[in-house]
This record gives sequence, structure tokens and C-alpha cells, in this order.
Amino acid sequence: MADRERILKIRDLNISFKTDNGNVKAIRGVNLDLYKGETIAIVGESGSGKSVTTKAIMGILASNGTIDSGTIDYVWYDEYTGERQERDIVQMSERELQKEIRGRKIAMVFQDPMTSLNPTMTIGRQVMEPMMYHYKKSKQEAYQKALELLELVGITDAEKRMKNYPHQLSGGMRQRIVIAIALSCDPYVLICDEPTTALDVTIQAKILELIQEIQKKKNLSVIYITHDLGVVAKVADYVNVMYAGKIVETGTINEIFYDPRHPYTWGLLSAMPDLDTDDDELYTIPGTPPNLIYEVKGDAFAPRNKYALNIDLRLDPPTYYVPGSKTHKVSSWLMHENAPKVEMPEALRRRLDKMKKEGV
Ligand SMILES: Nc1ncnc2c1ncn2[C@@H]1O[C@H](COP(=O)(O)OP(=O)(O)OP(=O)(O)O)[C@@H](O)[C@H]1O
Repeated sequence: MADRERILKIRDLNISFKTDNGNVKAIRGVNLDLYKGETIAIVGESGSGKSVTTKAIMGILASNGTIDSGTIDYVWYDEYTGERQERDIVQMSERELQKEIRGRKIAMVFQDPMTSLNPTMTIGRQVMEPMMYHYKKSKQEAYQKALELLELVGITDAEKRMKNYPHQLSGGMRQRIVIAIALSCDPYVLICDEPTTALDVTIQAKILELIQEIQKKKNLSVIYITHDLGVVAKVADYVNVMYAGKIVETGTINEIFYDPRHPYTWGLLSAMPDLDTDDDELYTIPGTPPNLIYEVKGDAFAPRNKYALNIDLRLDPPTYYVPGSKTHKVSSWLMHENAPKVEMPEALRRRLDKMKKEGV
């Protein structure tokens, strides 16, 4: 643990979008760390800000979006001199982002391979092009590397596949191609946005295993964005739980799955479909997330939280470390020393104990 190297550090990130109805404060003070070779997951309901956060990391916010404040410091080693560099992506020009970051140091795998592949271009050309653009590789070199990449992502008959168009491949194959393209410029960070949602269950597991295998081989850092806690349990080292543009709880996979502290995390875990008991009644968190056009007063989760305290309605909670942990942090007034002690719902406790026993 001692020589973990942090390669991405986000501090107090605030992002808003201009809309006809007003300003949407989509990201409200996000802090996030990513270390070399490790995997973090960002989880939360739809609209919680997962995609906006990762788009900011890539410098691809929608044109009506603005980074109001905060830093996104990214570290890498110059490929020629080996010199360590640290840069704030927020301060980079569009040209620099395109040349240095997007598709090169940081690559992204989107949910639906069909929308990220060009239907009119052969697979081969799509895998070769980023290498020719970013690294000025010759056609022959790019071709060779493309073949290697296709083999790396488990595509047999790579030479023949290079001549195929996306529609000639299955969904799982297409996602493998998208991963090959993402890897073509040797990125340090791979962002996977719901990478398996569009695939059927058996293929999902294979794609997750593939990403893990490649991650180990290349010492990649991976960010998963997902609302599927089952995926998170399989792949993540650290979990960040997002609600209404804030990270409300963060910790190691064991801390989040076996000792969750935030009532929102309790809700998400209770709502997770159970793997083997289909007679379980599936829980849903009551209510809906706030409309972020309006200023949030106090804790944004309070109206949906049956454990909310009076202070939640007035003041946004600070972030507390869970006693005894250096990694587990929770933004909730319930962590205050004077707060009444509340326990997670009994049904969730039983469920988590069962998962633990089964080693899920
Ligand atoms: N271009 C935009 N203009 C206005 N609001 C936006 C824009 N993009 C995102 N938002 C708002 O920002 C908030 C966060 O959205 P985001 O897409 O990051 O959520 P998410 O957690 O990724 O959800 P999902 O799981 O559905 O992808 C939402 O309230 C969304 O409506």
C-alpha cells in the first residue's frame, strides 16, 4: 500500500449547466482519487452526476456546461524523458486535451458499442486510426498493433475481422472492439461507462473479466460508472456513492458492502437485485432526487431519508471519517458524535451477512 501512486486527484469540483429553465448545479463539490493499477467505481441513481464527472475528466462536457470551480489534477510520465508531470485538466486548452488526454492518456468505453463505433468504417481502420493520429504510427505499424490488440481482447481470426464492419459482429464482439480501440494508444486510465448494460448476462461477465485481465497486464487504472452494484462487487477496489452531484460515501469495497453508513447507500444496497433469491421483495428508495435547478438547502437526501435529523434540513453535512478507517468517509450528520445512533435496516444487515458468508 505504501507505494501506491495517485494519478488522478479531483478536488472540490463544481459544474453547472445553463438551461432554459435555469442553471442546473449538477456537480457540487466532488473529491475523488484514483491510484495506479486500481479500480474505482462511481455508483448512484440516474442523474446523480456520474457521467458528468467522468466527462469532465475527459474534457468533453456538453457546450452548455461550465466548470465553476475545482481542480482535476492528472499525473503522467513523459513517454520520451520519463519526467513526472502533473497537470490540471481544467486549465488545459481544447487542443491540449485532444492531443494529450482524450483517447490517449485517458480512454473511455461507452455503454453501447454501436454508438461508439462508426458503422461505415472497417474494424481495422477504426482500431488503427487513433494510433496513426496520436502516435503518428505508419500504416504497417498500426496494422500490426491492431492485430495484437484484437488478439488481446480475445478476437479470433483477427486478420479477417479487421475487414469486417461493426454490424457483422455480435454485441459482445463489438464491445471487445471498443475496448481494443480504447487501448490502442496505451492509456493510463480507462473509464468504463456502464460497459456491459447492453449485453446479455453471460457476455457481461466475460467482458468484465477481460477488462480485469487487461488491467493487470497493463497496470491500468479503471473507473467504472454504473448503477449496477453487482458489477461493482465484482470489479472495484474502491467505491464512491454519488447522490445529487455529491459523493456521499466512499470506501473500500468491503467497507461499502459490509459496513455501509450512509442511509442512501443502505437504500442502494437494499435495492440491489439478489443473485439467488428471486422471491425477495425488491426495495426501492422512496421519492425522487431533487431538481438541481433549485438550490439545495441542507442535506439533499433528507427528504427521502427516514433517518433525517432536523439539522439535515438546514445544513449540508460535513464529511467524516469512519472511526478506525483511513479510507471510509461519509457525508452525513448521522456520523456526528452527538447524533442518535441508528443502525442499518435489519433486512439489509441479514442480506449483507449472507453475501459475506457466500463470499459475494
Ligand atoms: N447538457 C446538459 N444540460 C443540462 N443538464 C445536464 C446536462 N448534462 C447533464 N445534466 C444534468 O446533470 C445531472 C447529472 O447527470 P449525469 O448524466 O451525470 O447523471 P448520471 O448519474 O450519469 O445518470 P445516468 O445513470 O442516467 O447516466 C442531471 O441532473 C442531468 O440532468
